[in-house]
Amino acid sequence: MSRFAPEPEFSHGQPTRTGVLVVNLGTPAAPTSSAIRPWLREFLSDPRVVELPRALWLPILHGFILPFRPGKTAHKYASIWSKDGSPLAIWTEKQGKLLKGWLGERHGDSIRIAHAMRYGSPSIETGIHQLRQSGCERILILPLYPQYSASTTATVIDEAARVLATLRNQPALRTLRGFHDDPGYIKALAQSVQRDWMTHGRGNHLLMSFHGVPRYTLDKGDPYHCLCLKTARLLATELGLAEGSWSVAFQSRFGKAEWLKPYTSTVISELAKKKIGRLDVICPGFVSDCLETLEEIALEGKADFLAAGGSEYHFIPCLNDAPEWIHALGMLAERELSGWLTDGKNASAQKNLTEQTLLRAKAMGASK
Ligand SMILES: C=CC1=C(C)c2cc3[nH]c(cc4nc(cc5[nH]c(cc1n2)c(C)c5CCC(=O)O)C(CCC(=O)O)=C4C)c(C)c3C=C
Ligand SMILES: [Fe+2]
Ligand SMILES: [Fe+2]
Repeated sequence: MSRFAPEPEFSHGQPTRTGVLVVNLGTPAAPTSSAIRPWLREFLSDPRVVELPRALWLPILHGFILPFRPGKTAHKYASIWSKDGSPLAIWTEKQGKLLKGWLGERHGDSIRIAHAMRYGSPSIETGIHQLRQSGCERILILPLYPQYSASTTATVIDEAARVLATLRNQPALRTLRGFHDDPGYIKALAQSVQRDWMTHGRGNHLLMSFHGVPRYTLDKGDPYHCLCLKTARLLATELGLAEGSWSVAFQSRFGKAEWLKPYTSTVISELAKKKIGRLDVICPGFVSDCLETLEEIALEGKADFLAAGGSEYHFIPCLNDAPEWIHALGMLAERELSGWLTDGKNASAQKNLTEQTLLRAKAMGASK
């Protein structure tokens, strides 16, 4: 939409509606190089993701990465693609629907939920317009990244702010910065591990693998590294894990520069060589299974562990649609929406008050 184009009015006279926009990273539309290329171009052109000077980075991106990488990753995407599409898209949409049910039960129709992707479709712009058109004068942006980082959370907020900059009649905006130490999120993670252990037995070591970021972002003050370590420590404590029976590592390194260490691939080989027995791996930084968990960790990680002499490898799925997680997400949203919501009881109490006032006014009018 062009800057300040004619816009639909908010619904005057209707009760004020509140919208929640659940946002995830995004994923290609199909597991093919022609669908991956435009998505990757949008993703890797974001200066929040690659902070190199544009004059240096854009020729590398267009000359070396976009012509070749989509072809190399297409078969990886194909290996995890389901009949309904990309796992990340499926889980994000489902999480949005479940959150809608959870909030709807407590706050009725006054609250609307939409989901969006930072890169690809449905866009944040579409999500914000959708919420405005259904009468939302207030919008909470809920990025599905537990650990804040400039390359994920901040760029979602930047994009929401860019969309608002095109609107004359802006909704009020709130944002969730992250939830790396939220007790509900930590409990949901612990319960998903315990449930998995009840079904598949328990491994000898738990590796917590987080998505990496370039090392220079830590040096420049990005809190992401510290937040990942805190999540890991809280999860280990919640599970009562003994020192030495768990570790943290960073996956998905991209390019030649140094990223956060230790690298997951290195730790997996080292643990295999130490003959630790069964290795369990969880990715607490991803709330939805995706390429990075299902292919890189569940498939490639297992192959690497076994190739390096390890005996047994087990991947613990992401939170996805776990009820404890949806409850935690609902509580987080409710906390951030504080003061913006009317619950069912409040709404009917308010209606009764209005009716009483009208009756009193009528009675006074009649006595005059
Ligand atoms: C410089 C490159 C990248 C940074 C920085 C980065 C940070 C980052 N990413 C996620 C979450 C996801 N990344 C995913 C895929 C993915 N990530 C990068 C690069 C960087 N990520 C690439 C190039 C890709 C695409 C796949 C590939 O070509 O290897 C995904 C999965 C998407 C899917 O379709 O399933 C997620 C999720 C986080 C959380 C993060 C920083 C904290
Ligand atoms: Fe990534
Ligand atoms: Fe990867």
